[in-house]
Amino acid sequence: MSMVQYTNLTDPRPGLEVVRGWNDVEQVVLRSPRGDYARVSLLGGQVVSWRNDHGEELLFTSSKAIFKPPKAMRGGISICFPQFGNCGTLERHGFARNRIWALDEEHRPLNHNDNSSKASVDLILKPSEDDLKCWPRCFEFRLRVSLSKDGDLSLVSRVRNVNGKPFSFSFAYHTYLSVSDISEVRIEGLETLDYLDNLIQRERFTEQGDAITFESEVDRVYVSSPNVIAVLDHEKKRTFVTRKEGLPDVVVWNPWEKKSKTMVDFGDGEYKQMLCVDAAAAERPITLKPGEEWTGKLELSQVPSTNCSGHLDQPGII
Ligand SMILES: O=P(O)(O)OC[C@H]1O[C@H](O)[C@H](O)[C@@H](O)[C@@H]1O
Repeated sequence: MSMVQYTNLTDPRPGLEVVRGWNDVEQVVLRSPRGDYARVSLLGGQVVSWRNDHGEELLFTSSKAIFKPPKAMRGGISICFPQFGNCGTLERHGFARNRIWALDEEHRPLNHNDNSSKASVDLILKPSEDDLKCWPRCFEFRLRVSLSKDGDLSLVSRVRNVNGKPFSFSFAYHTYLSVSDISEVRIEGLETLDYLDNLIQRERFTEQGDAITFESEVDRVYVSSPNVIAVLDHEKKRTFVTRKEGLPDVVVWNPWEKKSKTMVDFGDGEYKQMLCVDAAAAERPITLKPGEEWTGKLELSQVPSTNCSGHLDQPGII
């Protein structure tokens, strides 16, 4: 088992591979026995790479990404906490993605079925004095990132109110999937759901009965969505399956050409190669009383598509 528990980066234990990433910040490497790979930066607890056993990168990172806070790196999976988007007083998507996280010394099993054949790393974020000035809540945020022997990537977040008063927060796993061409992609599992359209002052609409396809900018919050959705990439013949727990919403975003041209950290035409599908608690904040803990989980897997329709009905997907 390549479970990782570190107290000190200068004293690395067998099984944990640490590399120096951008700005000299450590990144932890996870590998599966068959060759899948993931890398997690201590900056933001951000998953910055996830590759399958063929060496194909599954997460998008912009060629113009900026690797220096306060700008969050555009790509991978960033942790949006304690605020998702701009609906609050904090910086966009909260401060957690711009903080240096620590390796968690108090690693503890999540449950009795905890799969020890996973490679995993446990990170922790506690508020700094400056954080407490702008968001005066005492929390501990524990993040476990794991790679299963089959290459599935999972992120488990546990936020605890360690004392003081009740507090509320919103949250998202802001997930940049790498796709062949956004026009060739569709999402199954969000049909007939209500969504708030961020492009039209968060007006509420109801999705049609068809899988979602893309032909212009999309920025929507699908509220109270099912826990399993599939992203089908026709050209790459690949399907991503997203499973979530404790996170009611799914945010779907692609800036399309016009908006992406206004983004300094986005390469020309790269909007075609990305699709953000975020498991989120975006609409209704999560409230924790003193001593309470919340858990929010994301599991991502990818499978070759043999037949690009009705994936959610296939055995093994749900
Ligand atoms: O630029 P970022 O902070 O990574 O956010 C990028 C996007 O994230 C979410 O998906 C939001 O719904 C979008 O409105 C936002 O533009």
